Amino acid sequence: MKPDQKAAAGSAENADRAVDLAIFGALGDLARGRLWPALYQLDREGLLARSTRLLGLSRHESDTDDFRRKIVGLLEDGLNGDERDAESLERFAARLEYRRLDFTRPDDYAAIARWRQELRGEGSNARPLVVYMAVGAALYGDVCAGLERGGALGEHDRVVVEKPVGHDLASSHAVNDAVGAVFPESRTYRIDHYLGKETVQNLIALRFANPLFGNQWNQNHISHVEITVAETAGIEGRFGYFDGAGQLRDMVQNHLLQLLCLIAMEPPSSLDADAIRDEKVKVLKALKPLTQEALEQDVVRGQYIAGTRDGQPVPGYREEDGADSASHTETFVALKTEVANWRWAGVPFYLRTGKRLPEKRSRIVIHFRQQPHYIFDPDQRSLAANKLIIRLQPDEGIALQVLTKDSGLEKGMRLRPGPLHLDFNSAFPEARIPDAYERLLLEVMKGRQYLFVRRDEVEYAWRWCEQLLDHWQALDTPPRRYPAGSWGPVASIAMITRDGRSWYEEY
Ligand SMILES: NC(=O)C1=CN([C@@H]2O[C@H](COP(=O)(O)OP(=O)(O)OC[C@H]3O[C@@H](n4cnc5c(N)ncnc54)[C@H](OP(=O)(O)O)[C@@H]3O)[C@@H](O)[C@H]2O)C=CC1
Ligand SMILES: O=C1O[C@H](COP(=O)(O)O)[C@@H](O)[C@H](O)[C@H]1O
Repeated sequence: MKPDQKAAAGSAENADRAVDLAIFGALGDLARGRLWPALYQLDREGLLARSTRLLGLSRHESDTDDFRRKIVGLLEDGLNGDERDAESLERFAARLEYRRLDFTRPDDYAAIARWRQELRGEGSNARPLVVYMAVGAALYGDVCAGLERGGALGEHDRVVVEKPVGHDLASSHAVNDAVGAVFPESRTYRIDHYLGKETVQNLIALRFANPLFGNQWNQNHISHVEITVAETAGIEGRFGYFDGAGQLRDMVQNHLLQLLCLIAMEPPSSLDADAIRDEKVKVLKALKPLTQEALEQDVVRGQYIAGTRDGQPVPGYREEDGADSASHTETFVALKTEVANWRWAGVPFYLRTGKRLPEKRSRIVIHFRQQPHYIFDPDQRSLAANKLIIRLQPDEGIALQVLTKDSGLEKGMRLRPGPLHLDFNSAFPEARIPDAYERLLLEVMKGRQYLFVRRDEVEYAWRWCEQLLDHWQALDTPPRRYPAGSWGPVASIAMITRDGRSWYEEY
C-alpha cells in the first residue's frame, strides 16, 4: 500500500468492524506468534476501526506499559524491515491494554467489566466485545461463565474458540455446551485457521466459478484425491499440549477434514455461512466408517525418531524437552478414506500429515481419470491422466498438469507432461498474501461466520476420528517409527502402492 493510501486508510472509521477485542492467553504461543502480528498487520493496512481497543489478559505480572513494550518488542523481532514502521507500531501500541487475571477465579472478571465501563466513559458506547480464547479448551467454560457472572458481557458480544474443541466427542460436547450456555451459535466463531488461508479460499472459487472444473468434479472423471500437509517443525516446546493430543487431534480432526470437505462438498446455494456449512456437514456424515480391515490396512500412524532437519541433527520425539520417553503419541498419520455418496463413490481420498517431514508443504492433488480409449505409445500410458495440483503453502498457486506433444522432428507422437501454471505471487505481484489469522480476525470483527466451523461440523469430525482413536487405544502398541527428515513410515508408502498409486512428489 502506498504511504498516502495508508494514511487515508489509517484514519478510516471502518464502522462495520468497530469492536473491542479481549485476548485470553495474551502472552501464550498462539497470541505471540499469530494473533498480535495479525492484528498489527490489519492496523497497518488501515483495516481496524479507529476506535478499536485490544485487551491482553494473562496471569503474568505486568501492566499496560510493560505489555505494550513486550508486544512491540515481539513485533519488531518478527516483522520484515518494510513492515516495521515506527508510526504503525506506535499507533498499534496505543490500542493495547493489559489486565492480570487468573481465568479460573470468578472474582477476577470484574476487572473486565470495569475496563468496558472505562471505555464507555471515554465515549465508546456499546461496541461489541470479541472474546478470543487463546488458551486450551479446558478453560473455555471457566472464561465464558466468569465473563457472564462478572457482568462483563453485552448482547452483541462474540466469542472465538480455538481448535481442537475438546479431546474427543464427549469432551467436545461438554466444551460446546459450556460455551453455548453463554454465547449462542450465531455469536460463536470456531477457528480453523486453514479456512483463512488464501489458497483454501480459492478452492471455493476454483470449484464453483469455473465450469471447466465444476463439470468434471465427480467419480466419473476423478480417480483419486491426495491431501498432504507436511511440516518440518517438530514440537517446538509444546510437548505438554501435543503429547495429550497427537497429530490426529491436532491436524486431521480439523484442518485435513476441513480441506476434504471443501474438495468434496456439493455446490452451496450461496456463500452464506450456513449454506456452506450445511454442505460440509453432509460430507462429514458421508465419510465411510472404517472396517476393522481398513483400520489395519488403510491407516498408518508414526512417531519421529532422531534424524535431520536442513542437514542438522534433531532429536526424536521422545527426546524432546519435557518428553515422556515411553510416549505412544503419533506425530504422523496417513490414511485412506471415501465419501460414500453419489458424487464420490469409489474415489479414494488419501490424507497424509506429519511433523519433522523433509519440507513444509501443503498440497492437494486431484488425479483425473485416463481417457477411455488410448491411442498413443503404450509405454506412456501411465502419463495419460491430468492432475490438478493446488499448492496451499508455500508458493501458493494452482497447476494443471496436461499432456502435449514432445516437439522435434524425430519424436513422432511422443507425449510430454507439462504444467499450466498459476503462481499467485507472480500473477498478482501487487497483492500481499495475508496470513490466515488476519483474514479470520477481520471476519469476526465484521460479524461474518462463513469461514468458521459450526458445532455439528466439529462433532461429526470427532465422531469419525473416534474410530481411529478407539482402535489405537485398544491396540496399545507404539506408532511406527520414522527418522526426522523422512516422508514418514514406509508403511504409508506401501498403503498407497497397494492401490497401484504413489504419493505425488513433483511439486
Ligand atoms: N500455538 C499454536 O500455534 C496453536 C494453538 N492453537 C490453540 O490455541 C490455544 C492456545 O494455545 P497456545 O498459545 O499454544 O497455548 P499456551 O499455553 O502457549 O498459551 C496459553 C496462555 O494462557 C495462559 N493461561 C493458562 N491458564 C491460565 C489461567 N488459569 N489464568 C490466566 N492465564 C492462563 C498461559 O499462561 P502461562 O504462561 O502462565 O502458563 C499462557 O500464556 C489452544 O487451544 C491451542 O490448541 C491452535 C492452533 C495453533
Ligand atoms: O493448528 C496447528 O497448525 C500448525 C500448522 O499450521 P500452518 O499454518 O503453519 O500450516 C501446526 O504446527 C500446529 O501443531 C497445529 O496446532
